[in-house]
Amino acid sequence: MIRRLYAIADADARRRLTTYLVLSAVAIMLVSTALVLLIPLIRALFSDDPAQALPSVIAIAAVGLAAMTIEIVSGMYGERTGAVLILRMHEVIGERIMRLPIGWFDSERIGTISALTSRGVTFAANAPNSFLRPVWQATVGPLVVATAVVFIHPVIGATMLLGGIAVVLVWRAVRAREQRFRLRSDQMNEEGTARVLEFAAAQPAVRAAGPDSLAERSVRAALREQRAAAERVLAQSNRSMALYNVVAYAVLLIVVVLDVWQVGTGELDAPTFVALLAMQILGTWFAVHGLPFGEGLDMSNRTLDQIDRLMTAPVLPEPDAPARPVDARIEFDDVTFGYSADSPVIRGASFHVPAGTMTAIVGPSGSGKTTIARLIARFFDVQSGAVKIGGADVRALGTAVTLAQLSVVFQDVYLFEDTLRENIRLGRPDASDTEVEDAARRAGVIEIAERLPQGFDTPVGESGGTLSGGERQRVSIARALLKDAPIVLLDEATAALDIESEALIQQGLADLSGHKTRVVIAHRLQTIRQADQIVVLDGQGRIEAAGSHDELLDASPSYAGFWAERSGTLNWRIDAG
Ligand SMILES: Nc1ncnc2c1ncn2[C@@H]1O[C@H](COP(=O)(O)OP(=O)(O)OP(=O)(O)O)[C@@H](O)[C@H]1O
Repeated sequence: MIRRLYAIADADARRRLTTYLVLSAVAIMLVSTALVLLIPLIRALFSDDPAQALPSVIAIAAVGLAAMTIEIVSGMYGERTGAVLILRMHEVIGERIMRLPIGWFDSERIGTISALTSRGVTFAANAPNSFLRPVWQATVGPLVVATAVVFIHPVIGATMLLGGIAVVLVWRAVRAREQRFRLRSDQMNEEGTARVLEFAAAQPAVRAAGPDSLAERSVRAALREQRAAAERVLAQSNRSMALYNVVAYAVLLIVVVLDVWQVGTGELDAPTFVALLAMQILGTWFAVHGLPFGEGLDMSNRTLDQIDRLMTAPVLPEPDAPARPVDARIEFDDVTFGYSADSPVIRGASFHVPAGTMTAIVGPSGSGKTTIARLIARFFDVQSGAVKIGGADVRALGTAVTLAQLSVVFQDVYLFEDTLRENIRLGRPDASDTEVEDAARRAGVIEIAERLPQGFDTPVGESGGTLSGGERQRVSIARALLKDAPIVLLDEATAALDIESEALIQQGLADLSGHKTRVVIAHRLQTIRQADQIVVLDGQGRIEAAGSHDELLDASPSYAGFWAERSGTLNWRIDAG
């Protein structure tokens, strides 16, 4: 574990960790030495001249005082080292999260990161002070004592050493068994956390679904599993403790019987017997009370495993010298992609979006429209073929250059815990207040600001939840207008918007259009009709047809059917209204 902490730590944390470990080792050696000094002390006390015990008393007091002082200092140092390590781990995790492909983050993994950063990191960073130290004390103390006894009475000393080894072996075996139960329990915890996060985020839908909805049932099932796994761990832990204590005290009993026998045969004098007994009882006490802290070490190791998995999760390769796009055209060149390698969602797709034109992507639900937008934004890399922007493969452009070409207006707009102004400024962090407000005006956000108590300076954070769905999308359009990137990726809202939002969003989008290249996951007939090109997905991952509205009406029976169905529904709605 220490090696793994060193690997994560920076130079400062490494130095602190080394100092802490050295101080702890010295304190433990001193405590063990004080134990060994009991032998001359007790022998002197039982001698004809008990005053001879004075040097031993002074030595024990001096060693004990030194041990206590170093323990206090190392304890304080350990806490500070833990705090430095927590910061460092958060830094390392944060840096990695920034590099992971956006597609990596699903609710399970977010649950893991949440558990890792809230509890796991604190646990692992404090492990040297909280767990490693008692375990060292429990192993080093009895070992030093047994080694000292070898010089006084080799048979008893060797028995103590062998007994100690037996205790450690049993301890390792029960830990390994417990570990399996704990791993399962951790999985259940992560699953439970993910379900609860999902449940909290989906509250509007959950409430609309009424009591005992699928979401509620799935959270309840996950929490039930979590509790059952925790109970299994607890039961196993109790069994392990019992077994381990029985073995430790059995070893003590064997050693004491041996002591008594040796006294009987005259091999051991009474003072040495008393001294050995005291040391053996104290040594057993250290082992019985210290070794169970090994469970904390296991838990910390599991956190470090999770950090390892995060650190080794594949990141998208980034080019050393990113290519530059020559314009804002987009090409899909025989692209195949699936979220898992064996089930492609897009199969051999090829199409071309000339710079400055609009392409609408249409197709049945689940046909891969959003996936196409994600591939353009390089949330994932394709399995074969190439996605190109401005003539260059997005893998050669790298994520940063690719994203710099894009303004993305998707349906789930995230608002950060900050003011309306700063939430718009996210589009271009160096934009002036005037530029932010100009973009806000063009996207119809001024009307929102006027309604809010502190205007643009009103906090509209995620938990504030002060904005409606349509208003959030307007903020997203304002961000895109401010960014002014040459390509716009837009997922048109399917949810019904109020008339004001709808009109303002249309106006904002029209403003966004200008001479930009636009790829729209289109749901509105008006948008589809206006597109220079419509790419029709067939529901099997293939592009069924591509062309203008009029061309497709003639050439693609499924597009003609789709259009007839949609416009029929629209007419029906209008007639019904
Ligand atoms: N993150 C993901 N992990 C695994 N599978 C996914 C993921 N996102 C989408 N899929 C699957 O990929 C397929 C295409 O999904 P996609 O969201 O691209 O379709 P869509 O056409 O945009 O659907 P809709 O119109 O319903 O939004 C679906 O089968 C979906 O279940």
